[in-house]
Amino acid sequence: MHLKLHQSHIKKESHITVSGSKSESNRLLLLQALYPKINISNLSDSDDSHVMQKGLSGHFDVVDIHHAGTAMRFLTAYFAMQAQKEVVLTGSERMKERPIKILVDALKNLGADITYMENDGCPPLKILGKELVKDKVTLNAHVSSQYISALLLVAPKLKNGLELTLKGEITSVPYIKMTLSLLEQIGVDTTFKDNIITVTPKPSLDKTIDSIVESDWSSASYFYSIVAMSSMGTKITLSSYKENSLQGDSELASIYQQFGVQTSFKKNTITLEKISEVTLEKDIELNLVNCPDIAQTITVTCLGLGLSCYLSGLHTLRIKETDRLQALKTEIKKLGGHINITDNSLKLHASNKLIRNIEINTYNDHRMAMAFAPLALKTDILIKNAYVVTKSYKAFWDDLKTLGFKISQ
Ligand SMILES: O=C(O)C1=C[C@@H](OP(=O)(O)O)[C@@H](O)[C@H](O)C1
Ligand SMILES: C=C(OP(=O)(O)O)C(=O)O
Repeated sequence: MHLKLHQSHIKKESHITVSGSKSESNRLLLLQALYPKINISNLSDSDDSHVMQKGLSGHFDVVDIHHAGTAMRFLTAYFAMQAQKEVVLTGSERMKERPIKILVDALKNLGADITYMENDGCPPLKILGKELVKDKVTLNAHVSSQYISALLLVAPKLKNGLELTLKGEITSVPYIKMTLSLLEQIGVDTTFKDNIITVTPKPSLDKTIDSIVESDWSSASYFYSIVAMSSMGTKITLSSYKENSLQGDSELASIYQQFGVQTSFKKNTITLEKISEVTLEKDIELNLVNCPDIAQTITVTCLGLGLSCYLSGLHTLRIKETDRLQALKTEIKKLGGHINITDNSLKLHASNKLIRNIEINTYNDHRMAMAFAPLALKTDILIKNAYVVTKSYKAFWDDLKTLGFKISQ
């Protein structure tokens, strides 16, 4: 369904409760399947977490994880070590193009039995679960951190634990650290020094562990963009967040200062407030290798504010839900923006006029829909297949209506 967003002003003050982080949720769901004494609260209600739960339920021989990258990668490692269980792991047409060879090779080196059912290097996979007894493996760390997290999550259940050696520049490091922190929280010993990660075995938990998922910072990014494009004094309070987050996207709090947005942490909330107009002497320059999921949000914020930006560290965007660099370029050009892309960066040139009533294609990518929505503060815009947002943020359009956005079909 397409949604028409009519140019809107939002309320001066609003409060939104955002669902749990899908990254934390999908890690904890896998850990809970391995260690049933884990209780999880504030679990993400995203499609990606639902397919993860369904996959882990053990009720299906063919598991379809649709568009969920984390579910695909994490479940590959999980099923590879479930002795005597055979599972076919598949996904959407796009998932069948998203590479998984680095992870499959690493698991095979540990002794796993995995075969490609269509194209080499991509899902669907046929996985015949086995006990994995080897404990050392080397893999390329530049393509996706999800391969590394997948191995780390199952590592404490391997007989001898695991030692991972990472080759090349490590991408999306905060996601690896999040995985290690969650392992530490349940009492697993880990080390991460230079390019070597170790995980010691932990056959079971002695006591029940209650884990509370922090709300999703990537989802919060759209509110940062909205406040940045709103009038002075506009405030949005979001719950439940904390200052010492495991999520790399919490970098938003410092990044958006340059767009005049101040973040205050109070109890379990953050309040975003527009406190100054943006007066920049030079272009915004950011390396987003640690937080790739907020690249689209930041680019559209700059477009809406008529600012130039140069964003680097974006090589992983090419293999996400869509080729996000290409998608950004196509849609921004339709709006009248000037943008150049390379394989790992983008340059947006400042322009002051947005073309009205443009139809934004979303390419089955939730973040294309959500990143462009804040432009409704500047112009009328139509978001095609708007319900792609449910991949990570079910209530997105309702929450925008709560803020005061005028939305119709
Ligand atoms: O581990 C995770 O939860 C994620 C890791 C990142 O992927 P890459 O490591 O492939 O960049 C990120 O883009 C994705 O949304 C979630
Ligand atoms: C890239 C993303 O997800 P995944 O890789 O898990 O599909 C995302 O949510 O932006």
